[in-house]
Amino acid sequence: MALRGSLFRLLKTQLNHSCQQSRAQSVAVLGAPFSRGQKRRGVEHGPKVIRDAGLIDRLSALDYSVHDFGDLTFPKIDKDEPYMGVRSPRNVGAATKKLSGAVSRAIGAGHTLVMLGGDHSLAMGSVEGHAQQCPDLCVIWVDAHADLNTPMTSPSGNLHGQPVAFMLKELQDKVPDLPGFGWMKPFLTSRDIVYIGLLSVMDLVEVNPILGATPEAIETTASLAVDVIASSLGQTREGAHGALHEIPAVNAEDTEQLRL
Ligand SMILES: NC(=[NH2+])NCCC[C@H](N)C(=O)O
Repeated sequence: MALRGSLFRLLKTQLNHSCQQSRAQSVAVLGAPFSRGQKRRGVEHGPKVIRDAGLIDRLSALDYSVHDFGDLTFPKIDKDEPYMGVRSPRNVGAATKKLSGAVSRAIGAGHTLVMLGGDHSLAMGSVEGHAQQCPDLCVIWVDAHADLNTPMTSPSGNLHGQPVAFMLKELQDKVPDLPGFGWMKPFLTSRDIVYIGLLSVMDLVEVNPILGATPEAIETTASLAVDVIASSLGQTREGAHGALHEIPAVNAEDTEQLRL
């Protein structure tokens, strides 16, 4: 028993050591053209449009050795009735199982992996496959949704709103056995995940005009606050990568007009 415990600890330490080694030189790209975790078709075209937009060249230009593993194929399972209100459980279960294996192999081979979806139900496969190789994995979930619904709480029955619930050990008792999901056991604790982007409230505090040395300094700070709020709510702008000679010449006092 003690020997088994030590062996397990040694294996875990070695796996984590290989997870922490620098993978930065080798990036694997894997497409997952799958959309049955929700109702709207279209996200299955994501991998193609992202590659067509130049992803591989851009990564290669950053001096990575890029290995494009192409797209996984997900044969449609025709007989896939909803189960407890959950749509397409067998298709999602089979797709995420396949993705998990592919991710685990790529990570095991030493690559950093970029998975192109596809809908967010795929995270069950990608995170699980990663965790197979890196048992102490932590997850940063950047999303407007927590995707933490269980089949019982889901308002939509869509599995793209539920992947985190299937990952968390704490929710094991709340997630029923779905057809197609026999392969997956929870592997993450809630301490191992942080969310960025759920943010229905934003505090912008301690802008103090009394501290501004000049009216311009006050204006600059206030307008920065407006920029931060607007950017958080979706404002984008092109920045200064257009032709610099198109920018009118300005004198020093006008520099502020050039805040790009
Ligand atoms: N990854 C996403 N787009 N998630 C949306 C989830 C929406 C909603 N909370 C649901 O459970 O259906």
